Amino acid sequence: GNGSNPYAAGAFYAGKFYASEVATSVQAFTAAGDTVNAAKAAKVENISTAVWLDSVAKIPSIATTLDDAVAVQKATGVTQVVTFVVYDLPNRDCAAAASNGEFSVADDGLTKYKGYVDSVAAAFAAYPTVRIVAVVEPDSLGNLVTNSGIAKCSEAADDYKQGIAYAIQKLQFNNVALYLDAAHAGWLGWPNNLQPAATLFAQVLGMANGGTIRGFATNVANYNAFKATTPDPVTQGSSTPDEASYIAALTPLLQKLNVPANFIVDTGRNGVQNIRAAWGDWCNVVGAGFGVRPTTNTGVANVDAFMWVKPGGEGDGTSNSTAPRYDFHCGQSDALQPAPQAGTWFNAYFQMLVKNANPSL
Ligand SMILES: O=[N+]([O-])c1ccc(O[C@@H]2O[C@H](CO)[C@@H](O[C@@H]3O[C@H](CO)[C@@H](O[C@@H]4O[C@H](CO)[C@@H](O)[C@H](O)[C@H]4O)[C@H](O)[C@H]3O)[C@H](O)[C@H]2O)cc1
Ligand SMILES: [Mg+2]
Repeated sequence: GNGSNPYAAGAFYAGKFYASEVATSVQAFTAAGDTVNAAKAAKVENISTAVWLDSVAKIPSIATTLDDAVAVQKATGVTQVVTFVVYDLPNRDCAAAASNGEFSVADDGLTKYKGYVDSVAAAFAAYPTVRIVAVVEPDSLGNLVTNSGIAKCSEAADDYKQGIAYAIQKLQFNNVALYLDAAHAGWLGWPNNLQPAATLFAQVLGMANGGTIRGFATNVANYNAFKATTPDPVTQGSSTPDEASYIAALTPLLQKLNVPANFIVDTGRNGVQNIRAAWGDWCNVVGAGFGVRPTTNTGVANVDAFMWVKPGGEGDGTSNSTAPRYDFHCGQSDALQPAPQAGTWFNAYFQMLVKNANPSL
């Protein structure tokens, strides 16, 4: 349900995701004589990250993950909170190329997306004892606010809204909490974007036939500080230089529209600031570090949790300019190269995040 902080109901499920990749990374550190970072890397296995349902083929991972969560609940007596990301809209990632998905508007994508949502709902329904969180469609509504000038986004506007409303409507279970993606401070925090964003969120919620959400997820797959001690230079001129100020600015606009204004913030890659040439740089940014560990101790009443939503070892996009889905942002000087396809294991990046973790691992 969406009535309380789901992360306060139990423990952040860790899941030992990428156990073999992390083990390989630990071995690589050890082989290089770097026992300090080998020990740090090993700790990441026990830190909660979200499971990205970025294709129909990933649907079976819901049962695999929740079966393990049930086992952990039985072994520890502690309710596990498992975070998934619903991420398969037609014309996905419409303003970029790196994370384009399997469905397209032109090829009956909305119908196919609804089938994907039905499968997710059926999988969730089989696990009433586990606390489930679903982050809904990163970047999508952000793109409708700022990128209607891009054909793939304007063409997808209706399908994004209908698809998200359908997902909200179908994922209504007592043990499921939904956080709609609200991009981040550098994207929707600008004065020109803030009210249109709040209005769009309210419009989509109004299309969900009574379905409710717990609130919004911000900074997913991005690098912004929650509270910057000194504003990052790239935020120059913004009244929302960090996620806390973005959330503080967005909250009253949502409340005025009777939209739930609770938040989670992705701290999976925001441990280091002043690493970007421009705020709009999003791909495999060099110098990033794992941020604050998942916790409900956020210090802000309407921020439910900090959570590692984007798994640190998963890349943002290929740097191979001749490969499918190549996006020029991933070939920039502040993007780590060579990089694999979005969503696949990026070991060099993972090792960098380990070394730069703040607080340190
Ligand atoms: O001085 N001013 O007053 C003023 C006013 C307005 C200004 O314009 C704003 O400038 C912002 C940049 O500062 C832009 O924000 C960027 O928008 C991109 C999409 O277009 C996002 O890219 C996505 O990032 C995701 C991960 O976060 C990826 O998963 C995804 O694949 C990828 O596509 C960047 O994060 C995000 O930082 C705004 O649109 C733009 O409106 C600027 C100045
Ligand atoms: Mg992406």
